[in-house]
This record gives sequence, C-alpha cells and structure tokens, in this order.
Amino acid sequence: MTELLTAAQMRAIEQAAIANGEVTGLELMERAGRGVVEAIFAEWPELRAGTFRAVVLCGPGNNGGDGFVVARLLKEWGWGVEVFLYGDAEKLPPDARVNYERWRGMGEVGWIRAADFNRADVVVDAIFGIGLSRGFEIPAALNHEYHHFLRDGLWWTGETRPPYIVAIDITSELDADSGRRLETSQEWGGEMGAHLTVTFHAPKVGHYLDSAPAAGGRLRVVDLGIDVPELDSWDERQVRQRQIVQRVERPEWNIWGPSLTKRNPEPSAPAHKFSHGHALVLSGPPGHGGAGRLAARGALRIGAGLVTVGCPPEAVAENAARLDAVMLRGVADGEVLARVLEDRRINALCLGPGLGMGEREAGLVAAALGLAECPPPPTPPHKGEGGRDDLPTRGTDASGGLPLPLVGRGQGRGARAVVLDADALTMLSRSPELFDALHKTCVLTPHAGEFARLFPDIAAKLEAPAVRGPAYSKVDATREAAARAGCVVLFKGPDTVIAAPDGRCAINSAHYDRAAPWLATAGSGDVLAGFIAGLLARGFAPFDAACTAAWLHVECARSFGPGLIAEDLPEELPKVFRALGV
Ligand SMILES: NC(=O)C1=CN([C@@H]2O[C@H](COP(=O)(O)OP(=O)(O)OC[C@H]3O[C@@H](n4cnc5c(N)ncnc54)[C@H](O)[C@@H]3O)[C@@H](O)[C@H]2O)[C@@H](O)CC1
Ligand SMILES: Nc1ncnc2c1ncn2[C@@H]1O[C@H](COP(=O)(O)OP(=O)(O)O)[C@@H](O)[C@H]1O
Ligand SMILES: [K+]
Repeated sequence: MTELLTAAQMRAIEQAAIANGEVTGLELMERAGRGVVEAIFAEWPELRAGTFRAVVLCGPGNNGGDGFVVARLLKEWGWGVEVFLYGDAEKLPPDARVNYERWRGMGEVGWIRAADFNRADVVVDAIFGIGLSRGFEIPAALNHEYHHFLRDGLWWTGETRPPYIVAIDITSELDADSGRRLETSQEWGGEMGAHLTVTFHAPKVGHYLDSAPAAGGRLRVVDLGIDVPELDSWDERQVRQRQIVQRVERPEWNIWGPSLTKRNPEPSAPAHKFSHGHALVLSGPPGHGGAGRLAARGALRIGAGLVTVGCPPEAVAENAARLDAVMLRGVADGEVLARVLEDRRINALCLGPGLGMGEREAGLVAAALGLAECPPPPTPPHKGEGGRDDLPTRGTDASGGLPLPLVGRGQGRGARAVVLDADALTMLSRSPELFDALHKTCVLTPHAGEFARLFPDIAAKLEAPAVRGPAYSKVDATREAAARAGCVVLFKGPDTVIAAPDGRCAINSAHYDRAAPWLATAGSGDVLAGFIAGLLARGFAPFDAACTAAWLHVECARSFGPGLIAEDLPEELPKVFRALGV
C-alpha cells in the first residue's frame, strides 16, 4: 500500500532531509519545478516541440517559488511565459525569493488581477500548496476564467483552444489534509481546479478526499530524491502504522496470513469447504430478501467455503426459489440465532441488507453481538409436525469438518466476526445497548447518511464549513468513529475510508485512474457487506477484510464497466481474480 502524507508529515520529511545535509531547500525547489515541467511534457507530449505560451500564477510562499522555477525552465525551453504574483515579493520566503530574482532576470512579474489567459496554452497554478491555512479570495476574473477552462472550453471566447491548467502540489483553494475547499466570504461561487496536479515525493491524504480528486484532474507524483530512513524497530513501525494513512492497493500475498488463494490452512490436513469458513447472512421479511441474497452471493464468490442465508420462516419459500449454492435456513428470532450460533463453524455474520428494523431484527443484532443468551435446545418436533425454524432447509452443512477458531479469539463466545450494514446500523444508532456491545471483530459499513445517524456529533464536525487548515477530514471522522465504536468503520463513498480503533487508516479511492462512478448503483453496498463477510469467514482480520473487499469491489466495477448493476459485481470476481493471478 502507498503511504499518503499530511502536510505536516511532508514538511517533517523535507526538513529532516535538509537538516541531515542530504539536500538544500533551494535544490528541492529546483527538483520540484523541473519535475512539474517534465510532468507537463509527459502528459501532453505535443507540447515538447514548438513554441507555446504559459501563464504562471505564483503565490506568497514556496509553492510560488516552484512556480518561478517552472517559469524559468519553460522560458529556457523557448516558450513565451508570463508570471503574475499574488502577494508581496518583499515577503517571499528565502528560496522562493531567490527564484523570484532569477526569474526577474528573464521577465516581468505582473499583479495577479492583471493575468490574461487569452492565447495561453498552459496555466500553472502555483498560488498555494500544502501551506494554505485559510481561504483566499480568488480574483474574480481568474475565478471566472477557470470556470470556463474546466468545462472543456464551454463559453471560451479566447482565440485558440482553452489552456491546460496545471496545479503545483494541489489546487490552490484546497486543504492538503482534507481535500476540502477552505471557505472565504467571497460571494461568487466559482471554483478553481486543474487538468493535471503534480505533487512531490508522495501523494497527500487530501488528494484522495472530498473535492480534491474532482478538482485536480489527473495526479502525478514527482520523486524529489529524498531518502526516508527505514524504521528498524518493531515499535517504531507500529507507531508509524497508526499515524500514516495508506492508499488501498492490489492485495499483496502474505504467505503466513490468510490469502485470497484457497489453500490449505493446515498443511497436515486436507482442505475442505469448512477450511474456508462459513458466513451467515441474516435477511429480512418476504419481499425484502434481495439485498441479503446479493450479500450472500458476494460472500460466496469471494471465497467463503459455505454461505447460508438466515431468513424469517415465512420468507423461506421466496428465498428457496432464488438460491442454489447459497444455503438457506429459517431464523425466526434472536433466540433461534443464538442457538444456530452454537455451531462454531459459522465464523462470520452479515446483518443489515434488507433486514428490517423490528423486534426480530433487533434481537438478531443482539444475538450476533453476543448479547442474547443461548436458550436450552428446543424440544424435538412431534412426528408429523412442520420443520423447526432453525433447521437447514436447503443444501447441507454436514461436513465432518473441524470447527474453525473464531476470528476474535479470546473475546468470549459471542465475539464472532460481524459485518453490520444498512438497517443494522440504524438499529445501532437507536440502541446504546447494542452500540456498546460492538467489539473489535465487528465491521461497520455506513454511507454518509448512516454515518450521520450513528455518529451525529462527528458528522456535524465534518459538515461544518472548512475555514482553517488543516480542516477536519473524512479520515479524522472515520478514525474518531472507529475509536468510539471499538471496531473497524468503513465509511463509504468514492473516497471510502477504513479505520481501525487503534488508528490504522486507509483510503480506497475510486478516483483518478480507478474512477468507477457506475458503482453507485442500488445494492452495490449490499454486495460490499457480503464481500467483507466472506473474507472474514476466510480468516482475514477485520481491517484487512474491509480494505481488501473495498478494493475488489471497485476492481469488479472497473472490470465490468458502465451498465453495471449490483448482481454483476459478484459475477465479475472470477475475472478479477484471474487477472490478479489468484
Ligand atoms: N515541503 C516540501 O516537501 C516541498 C515543498 N515545496 C513547495 O512548497 C510548498 C509549501 O510552501 P509553503 O509552506 O511556503 O506554503 P504555501 O506556498 O502553500 O503557502 C504560503 C504561505 O502563505 C500563507 N497563507 C496560507 N493561507 C493563506 C491565505 N489564504 N492568504 C494569504 N496567505 C496565506 C501561509 O503562511 C503559508 O505558509 C509546497 O506545496 C510545494 O509546492 C517544494 O518546493 C519542494 C519540497
Ligand atoms: N461516485 C462513486 N464512485 C465509486 N463508488 C461509489 C461512488 N459513490 C458510491 N460508491 C460506492 O457504492 C457503494 C454504495 O453503497 P450504498 O450507499 O450502501 O448503496 P446501497 O444501499 O444501494 O447498496 C459503496 O460501496 C460506495 O463506496
Ligand atoms: K497550487
């Protein structure tokens, strides 16, 4: 996984490199500017040959300093370059000042309000980078023009094609930690943005959150040649793991941990379906079973050895008509579920999709969280009486398989791995008793609405206007929620954030080259809940299950393409697995 940095972490890395004599600030600025020019040519190779015109907008700090370097290098390449400054040249920090002076030896610096983009081929936004600490008033003309360029030149009245906009480090209006626009009292509601963002050393957390991905166009990272010392102590690595935000990427196979490849966990014993876990998806009343069936299909396709849907007895007929490889049993209420869970081979549960929110369902959540006592075994039915509502009605789970250890070992008998989604989340938000029963092998998968119901005070912080940087971010909110819930929280969206109570955090991005807006389709969240449950059944730890499932979910959407409906997601998994070499 790639580490994403906050502005403070980036500064610390830069300052350490300067302090140990590895490089000077001026040299870093030169590398940054050169990297931007190379990125422009890599992005638009047609700009390499010929003479073009650039307008460079520089700000009052080192981001502006990078802009002066870019201006100089493009001019040396033979381009026509105009530079405009936002701020006071006398107050530029030392390295930026040196580059300002170097540029002044080659050309003028205008006042930013005089910037004219007509006939510009490239506009460079070097106004603010990771140093933006409050909103700034974008000069109205600039604001207006930007708006036009970013809408593919609609209403563009210039003489040539509208310019490409390149943001240095980040679009200047955005906070690098949260990806949010820092607000001003400015009334005109236009927004800055870019076709290409060029950042340094590593992507920043904010590049993947909120407004930043849509504003920033494509993202390129320039290596500044800074060595970050390896941490050799285990303790240091643990601390770092809890501070850093990772970007979820292609899963790496760990030969010791559980893997997507179905292999024998016990080399001495032959593998069988129970070696790969048994997921139970609790579903809702007749007419509402689709969501549970989608989750179950997802859990099975992702590799759980067995998957059972547990529905109210009156919904068995409907589900039986729709399920084949997925098994089915009636689960009338929490007591019955507690009895079903006496089977220790059922090692992962999924509750929420299409579940309903009545008394039965609250009882199911309580039982799943280990709150319901297991009642004495029921008396066997009299001969000729209808079947018991906790008996399997389809398929078989007679295996002779060995009971699997629970994922949450050492936490008591109730501590199974549990995914709580949709209606189960709403029930948690209404019942402090259920919320308090959450434990570290639970995974909550709220979308924004569910998150706000569960954590209203945290959501309010996230919704409050972002005025100062670093602004409260979706990462902050998800970490806070996970710490409060005592379990993994996966906060959905195109920027899905996954956090564990110990501070570990990752972003599964469906942006940039992984954009898959067609994934926002009814039922896709149900499939995601099933994917997570399936991986938990396989023995993945909750944080890893959530990250891997979210990544595969987007991969399935990308592999299928537009036109996707939720049913397609599990069916796309085999193709995704083949491409991964699973
Ligand atoms: N730290 C690094 O890793 C490197 C940084 N470089 C560049 O340096 C940039 C960071 O430079 P700075 O720390 O100088 O920060 P910026 O250039 O982003 O901002 C300049 C200063 O403006 C002030 N400011 C913030 N918001 C303002 C507002 N709304 N109105 C007026 N003034 C405001 C702040 O004091 C801030 O420090 C990076 O984004 C990058 O472009 C590169 O030169 C090379 C390496
Ligand atoms: N713009 C988007 N691009 C990619 N994925 C998205 C986007 N918007 C939402 N998603 C994903 O789609 C899924 C929707 O889940 P959810 O909101 O629970 O819907 P449902 O309840 O219909 O299943 C989540 O996994 C979410 O991360
Ligand atoms: K910028």
